[in-house]
This record gives sequence, structure tokens and C-alpha cells, in this order.
Amino acid sequence: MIELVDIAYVRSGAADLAGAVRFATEVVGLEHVDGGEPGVAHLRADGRHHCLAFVEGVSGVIASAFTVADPGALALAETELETRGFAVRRGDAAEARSRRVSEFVAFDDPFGNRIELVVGQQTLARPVRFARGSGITEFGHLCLDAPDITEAHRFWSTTFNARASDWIGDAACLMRIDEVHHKLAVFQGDRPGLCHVNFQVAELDDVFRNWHHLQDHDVVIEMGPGRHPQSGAVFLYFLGPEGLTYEYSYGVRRITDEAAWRPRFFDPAERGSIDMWLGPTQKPITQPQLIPEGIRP
Ligand SMILES: CC(C)c1ccc(C(=O)O)c(O)c1O
Ligand SMILES: [Fe+2]
Repeated sequence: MIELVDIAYVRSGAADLAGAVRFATEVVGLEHVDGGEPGVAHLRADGRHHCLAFVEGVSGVIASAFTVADPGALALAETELETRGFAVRRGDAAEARSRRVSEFVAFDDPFGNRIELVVGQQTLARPVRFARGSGITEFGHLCLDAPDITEAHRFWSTTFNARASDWIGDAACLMRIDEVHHKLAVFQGDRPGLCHVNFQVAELDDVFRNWHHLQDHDVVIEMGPGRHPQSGAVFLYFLGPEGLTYEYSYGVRRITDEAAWRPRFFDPAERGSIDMWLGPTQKPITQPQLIPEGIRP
């Protein structure tokens, strides 16, 4: 069993790098950390050097990354994945530098999502220089697509320490790796890809202020404002460039009594199972997973 300590970053291809950065800063509110690396832009939300990197090229998600404890844990994870039949690749020094980690390995999950396990993710000591006052406090979670979420849960909970916090029928499984209700979610989708990235905001007011900001900038709102009955968070999903869906949310539940928590099963057919406020719901638009040759057929 491989212990995931936290989510680390999402790396995404961007056909229009400048446009993706403009949106991530001026609209979403993230900081653009200038790393002086041509063709790569790092976006910051919290102590991590970055939680989102855009790489100039074909649009699509390149990888979703998680932290493990230390180099020893990474070496054990590498062996464990290989024993389980996964092809694991060690990142080279230049790739690790671009990711601001000391070491990483990459593999494809059984559904075709490229996952990276990292150690030594760089922390920046100085406060985040948010591009605007969106109220972002941290990179909250990432959500992947998989064709069968029961199988996806089986994979994440047997290979890794992910535990189901709640299920939305066969549509989605929300999994925790620490006290936060979920840092990883899997949504049913026919192809691998990144369903969305989530940023927590400090206040309820931030969600609504951001909603107006998005509307003023003609951003496509996919869902919300609404409230998820699972984490209890107030949410807002919106579509950015390169097909990347962002979510702001406020008030995510923490599961402090691990022994007492039992996952709940919500029926996706019940109105209110995704939004307690009964607003219109839809599956967030997924950014397809890239393979080196291009987009997976
Ligand atoms: C619609 C998706 C999978 C979803 C459902 C519930 C929550 C939550 O409880 O916070 C999410 O964050 C989601 O992204
Ligand atoms: Fe989410």
C-alpha cells in the first residue's frame, strides 16, 4: 500500500499559453510564478511553488501529481507499482526541475490517467501574490475521469491509502487521503482526463463575489453557485481555456473521527444529490488526457 500524503499539482498542455495564464491570473486569481523557463508557466495558490503548470503545446492534461513522504517511500512506491504490473518511469533531472520537485515517478492508472508521485515539492516562504482578491486559500482537490468508478475506487483504495468518503451512485466517488472530505474524486467518463481542479476560498462571500467576476468576464459557468450535500461545500464550476474546468468551493467538511465515518451513497437521479439548492447540474467538462503522441483516441 502506497501512502499519498497530499495532492501536488496538475500539469496541463496549453495551445495558447499566454491566454491560459491570463485566465488563471486575471480571472481565477492565481499567482503566476515566473520561473524563467520558456514554454512553461507555473501558477500558485498556496505554500506550494505551484499547483498548476501550463506547458506550451497540445491542449490536454499531461499529469496529475501526488506527494509521498520521502525518497525511500518513492522508491518503495516504484517497486510496488512495478510488482503490480504498471510501467513506471523515473523523471530525469530536467523534468524534476520543471516540476519543482526533487524526484518523481510517472505511470498510467488502469484507466489511462497519467499520475506522477513526487517528493520534495518546493515550498515558497513568501506569501502568495494573488493576482486579484478571489479569496483562494489552497489547492483543494483534483477530479479524474474513469469509465467505472467502482473499479477506480478499488484501484485507489488498494494500491494507495485513498478511502471513499461518499459515493454519488455510479457517477462519482469522493476520496480522502487525510482529514479533508476529498482530495481526489473520480467521475464516470468514457475516456481518461481531468474532470476539474478545485480551489478553496476563505468565505462564502468569495464564492458569490467570484461568480459576479466570472459573469463580468463572460466566463462559461458550468454549475452553481450551489451546495454539495457530500462535503457540504458551496461550489461554483466554470470553464477556462484549454478545456480546463475550475471549481471554487467554500466550507468543505473535515472527517476528524476516522473510525466513525461511513461513506454515504447518494442517488444521482435524486434532485439535490449534487446540489442541495436544486440548481441545474451537469457533468463538468473534462480536459482529455494527453499521451506523448497526442490525444488518446
Ligand atoms: C460533481 C462532483 C464529482 C463533485 C461532487 C461533490 C463535491 C463535494 O462534495 O465537494 C465535489 O467537489 C465535486 O466535484
Ligand atoms: Fe470538486
